Amino acid sequence: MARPAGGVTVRVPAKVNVQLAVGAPRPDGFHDLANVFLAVGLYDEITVTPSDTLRITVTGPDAHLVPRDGTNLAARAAELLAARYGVKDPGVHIHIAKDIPVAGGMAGGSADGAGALLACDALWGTGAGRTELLDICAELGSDVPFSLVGGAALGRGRGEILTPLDVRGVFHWVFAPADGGLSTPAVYRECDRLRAGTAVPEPEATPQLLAALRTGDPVSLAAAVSNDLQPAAVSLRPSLAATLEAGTAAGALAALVSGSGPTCAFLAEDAAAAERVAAALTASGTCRAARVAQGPAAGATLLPG
Ligand SMILES: C[C@](O)(CO)[C@H](O)COP(=O)(O)OP(=O)(O)OC[C@H]1O[C@@H](n2ccc(N)nc2=O)[C@H](O)[C@@H]1O
Ligand SMILES: Nc1ncnc2c1ncn2[C@@H]1O[C@H](COP(=O)(O)OP(=O)(O)OP(=O)(O)O)[C@@H](O)[C@H]1O
Repeated sequence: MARPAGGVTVRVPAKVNVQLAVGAPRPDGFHDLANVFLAVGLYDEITVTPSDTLRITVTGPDAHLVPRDGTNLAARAAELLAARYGVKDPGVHIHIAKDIPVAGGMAGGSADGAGALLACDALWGTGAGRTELLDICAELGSDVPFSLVGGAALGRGRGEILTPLDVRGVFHWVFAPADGGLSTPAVYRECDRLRAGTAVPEPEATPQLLAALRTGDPVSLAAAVSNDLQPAAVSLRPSLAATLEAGTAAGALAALVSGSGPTCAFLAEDAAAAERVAAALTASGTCRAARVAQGPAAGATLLPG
């Protein structure tokens, strides 16, 4: 389906967590993190056009999995912005062209929240500054501020307090979505269950990982990636072990679960190696698909016209 005419369109990237260090559960139910985000070139496009009421349409392979009611993060973003700036006619048609796997650990819903926020700000001329937009993003969810800024960043707190990171060059990734998603709260709960009775250290980003991003060396980055949620995701979805193994056997430098999963992420030496790993993963039958993408990618971006 073509983009609805006469609207404002924003393109927003997916993310992979190259390090996800998870602290002990906090009294509010969240976990303190050292969350090293890298935006990657798989995108949702959000188009907003004026409408009498709030209306959501979705296209793309996973469209049937996306809620069309007020629980959609894009709808919540529009409502929060309208309430905060007293927008008189906040009716809006939000169209989501979805390419990011749903409930896949790649922040697809967060991308749509950040995209709708930026698009509605432009449509309504609310003139919200960067700080106000980031504040609304943090209210929408822990991953949403990063979807707005993109690039690479260290997320502290529950992931919403961002420090941009330097990255040299591009890293070549392969992403293997699974059939069916995983619930983020369920994966955090499983992580707590698996670690019950053990001392959980304060989460810290490792200097080796930050140095690998700065130098742009995929071999160094591969040696440093880690995800504390991976054992929990594999515990809830044991078939992920075979996907990770298939990517490693195909020559990936690193294989890890993306965030809360179940999408698996594979770091490759270069573009040609990424294509080979993707082909081998597809042939292995251990995942629904395999797609190459590069990171870092720009954050939420208004598209011309
Ligand atoms: C797994 C990650 O994707 C890694 O980037 C994020 O930590 C999840 O971020 P998100 O989907 O934006 O999560 P939110 O919508 O803020 O929270 C959903 C649920 O995930 C759990 N949650 C999330 C973030 C965090 N730092 N600790 C948590 O325990 C909580 O149970 C929370 O109720
Ligand atoms: N715009 C949206 N797109 C997809 N899912 C949405 C959206 N808004 C709300 N949701 C709900 O959020 C759930 C999680 O979807 P999402 O694609 O954001 O997961 P995720 O990529 O695993 O997130 P994260 O990596 O931030 O933990 C979905 O199952 C759906 O019910």
